Amino acid sequence: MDEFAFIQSIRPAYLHQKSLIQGIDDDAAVFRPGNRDVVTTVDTMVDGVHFSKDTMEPFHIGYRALAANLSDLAAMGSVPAFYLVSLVVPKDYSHEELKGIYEGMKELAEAYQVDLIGGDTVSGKELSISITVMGYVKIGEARYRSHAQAGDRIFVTGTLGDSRGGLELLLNQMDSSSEAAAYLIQRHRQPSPRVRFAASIHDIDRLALNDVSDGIANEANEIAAASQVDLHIENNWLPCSQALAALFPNDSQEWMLSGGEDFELLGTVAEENWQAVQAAADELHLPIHIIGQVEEKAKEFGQVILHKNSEAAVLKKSGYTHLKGGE
Ligand SMILES: Nc1ncnc2c1ncn2[C@@H]1O[C@H](COP(=O)(O)OP(=O)(O)O)[C@@H](O)[C@H]1O
Ligand SMILES: Cc1ncc(C[n+]2csc(CCOP(=O)(O)OP(=O)(O)O)c2C)c(N)n1
Ligand SMILES: [Mg+2]
Ligand SMILES: [Mg+2]
Ligand SMILES: [Mg+2]
Repeated sequence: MDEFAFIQSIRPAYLHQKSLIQGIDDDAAVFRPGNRDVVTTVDTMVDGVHFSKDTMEPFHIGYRALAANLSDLAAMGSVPAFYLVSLVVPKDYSHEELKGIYEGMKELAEAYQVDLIGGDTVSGKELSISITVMGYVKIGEARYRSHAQAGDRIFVTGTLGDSRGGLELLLNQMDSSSEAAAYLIQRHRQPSPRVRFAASIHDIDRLALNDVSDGIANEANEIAAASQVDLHIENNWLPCSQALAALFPNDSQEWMLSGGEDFELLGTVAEENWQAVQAAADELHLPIHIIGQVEEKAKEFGQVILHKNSEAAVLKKSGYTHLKGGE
């Protein structure tokens, strides 16, 4: 199957979004947003960096790639509408495998009613998938990292560190027959972007949100820097799943802070609005926990302070970083 036959094979049979005017088949897609702000972002996954033959089937690669992008839209308070997929495909990659990637994306696309409206296909050395997503948010209502204020409660959805636990099980080919192991692997391969939760709290005036891709040690620092406040986090309040605590008791602490790829939402909200946030999460049966409090910055820049058994220490960025060292 050549490039053109392949593109025909992945054309969606039907579309969800009424604002779409032209999707796949011309030089570019066209959509008419109406009276809304458009939010857009792109994230890439590369063989050997974000996945390997040991960690993911093609289905999971597609699913996880779209999940990571939808998670960024959720972190902006945006409801997703469209995605474009750019693929670098190695020569030995079969059509069956490519189909698997698109099936993974389709499962999530159906769940969130997002339409595939374009992309690009080239051959190359390593499998690489870049997805661009676009979503809508009411004018002026996007959720910025810079919106945290002193006095806010800090919260996080779901549990932290599970994805790192799943990765460890897969990379070391550890016994994955237990329910706990299967859970962690599922969390790694098929993370749940918190799109519905973010949408359901749209009427709260002000929230800062950031999604957890690199680990909250990174994401909390991004909020602290952007908002110029200190984030005080209580170590013992960090949410750990039973599965992670049972299988990796010695590593769970570090992985909750810097394991990354959990795609949960880290947020801050005024104290008087916390109950509404909690109620929205409860409605969706989504666990949510307060993990600390925002305070005025103690220095000339915002930082994260981790409190542990009555001791406090500055929590530096410690999650995943792609370009290390050097100038
Ligand atoms: N190569 C690049 N060119 C332009 N902008 C970039 C590039 N890489 C990252 N960015 C931008 O830098 C910001 C931080 O990116 P990133 O840390 O990847 O965010 P996230 O963790 O939410 O995916 C985003 O606004 C992103 O769009
Ligand atoms: C085979 C393999 N090795 C290591 C990892 C761990 N890992 C790779 S990228 C990453 C961080 C998240 O990816 P990034 O590209 O930084 O996402 P973004 O912050 O842009 O959303 C982590 C924890 C993995 N997922 N798979
Ligand atoms: Mg990114
Ligand atoms: Mg993000
Ligand atoms: Mg990153």
